[in-house]
Amino acid sequence: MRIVADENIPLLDEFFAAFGEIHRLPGRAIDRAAISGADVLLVRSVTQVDRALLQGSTVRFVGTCTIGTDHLDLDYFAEAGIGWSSAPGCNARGVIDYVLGSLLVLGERLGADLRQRTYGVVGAGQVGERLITVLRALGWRVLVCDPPRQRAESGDYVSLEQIVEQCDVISLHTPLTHDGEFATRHLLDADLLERLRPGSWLINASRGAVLDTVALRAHLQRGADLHVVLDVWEGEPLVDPELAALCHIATPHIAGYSLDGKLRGTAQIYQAFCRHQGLEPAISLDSLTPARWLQCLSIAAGSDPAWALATICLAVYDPRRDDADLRRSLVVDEGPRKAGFDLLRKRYPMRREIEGLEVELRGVDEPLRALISALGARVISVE
Ligand SMILES: NC(=O)C1=CN([C@@H]2O[C@H](COP(=O)(O)OP(=O)(O)OC[C@H]3O[C@@H](n4cnc5c(N)ncnc54)[C@H](O)[C@@H]3O)[C@@H](O)[C@H]2O)C=CC1
Ligand SMILES: O=C(O)C(=O)[C@H](O)COP(=O)(O)O
Repeated sequence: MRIVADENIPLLDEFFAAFGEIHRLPGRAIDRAAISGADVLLVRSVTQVDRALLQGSTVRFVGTCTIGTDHLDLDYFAEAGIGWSSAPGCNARGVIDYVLGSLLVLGERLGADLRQRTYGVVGAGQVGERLITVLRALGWRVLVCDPPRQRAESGDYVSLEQIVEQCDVISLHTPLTHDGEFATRHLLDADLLERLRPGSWLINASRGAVLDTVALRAHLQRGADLHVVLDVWEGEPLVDPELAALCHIATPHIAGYSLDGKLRGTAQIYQAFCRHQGLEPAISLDSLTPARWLQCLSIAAGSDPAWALATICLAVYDPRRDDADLRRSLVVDEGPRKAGFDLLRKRYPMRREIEGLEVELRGVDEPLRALISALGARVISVE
């Protein structure tokens, strides 16, 4: 069997070598010639996998080690009888850690009390739902907008207009879709941006085009009282340096880039491929995951809750390094700027997740214990 794979997929040999020969390529270099004779194509989000790439090819299975599927032409896969899988939820925790880190940095820079704000989560799927759970467990007020879910189930949902009018912090977690009743391209457009509450915070770690970023740049250039965190960009790998300069935090599409998330992505595609082949999976991720660098933090009785929250979250993930790396990469011409974006992602440093951290609590009171548990860390109580 011939397997063509994005070179940035970890553990390829461990999971796939037994099935055949693996040919690794940069994701953006996967073209018709590269997949000639291939049975299996394993990609990340940067490879457009559509009719133009696949028609007439021998590829029978496409796996994307990502949550998002906007780079896949699923209608064509159905028409051509090509099996496929994404990796739902694989890196959702990384995105939660990214949002928490960003909130803490903004809170510190702007002198805001995070407990006093109203949070609006747009898109309550794998990422959004987990984020809502964490924010509510912290005792913070959260409004949720998810019209597809609202239609399918009864629940406490609000409209996007209500989110815009009532929330101080808005975080976008929808897929990028271009058609249909709930299409998300430019979901937040010029009109809605104008209606944001003064002093709002806006976080986009979904896909760049869920926001109308030309409108956003113009809005910020007019001096809007809006604080923006962008991880994703319209037209990646090209980042608009003027827009980045107007953002509080600007990062190169790495919100979900925990090592754990990437490894889970490969493992999920391995499992899906085994199902496709009618095989029982023989390899488990647990045996392959490397040890942690940060194993355990200890929080003492009497600690200030806000300090404990920031210490735990930012010890695991602090977005300021990614922000600084992206800004340094933007001071060059378009060609090297695009290459720089891809390089930052390819050489992304080791990052783990809050859920993998043990937090030892030494005689702390119940409110502080509850706050730390809300983050999803494993809490160990020591009297
Ligand atoms: N920046 C990064 O590193 C990462 C970005 N992502 C992006 O985040 C997106 C969301 O991820 P998941 O939560 O795992 O996806 P999901 O498919 O589990 O959930 C998406 C939710 O959005 C809702 N939705 C769809 N259209 C909507 C609309 N018009 N308004 C409001 N809600 C709407 C859906 O009903 C669903 O509940 C992915 O599609 C991907 O593009 C995902 C992982 C990492
Ligand atoms: O899973 C998703 O969806 C994401 O956005 C991933 O973080 C994308 O990572 P790459 O596939 O572009 O490495």
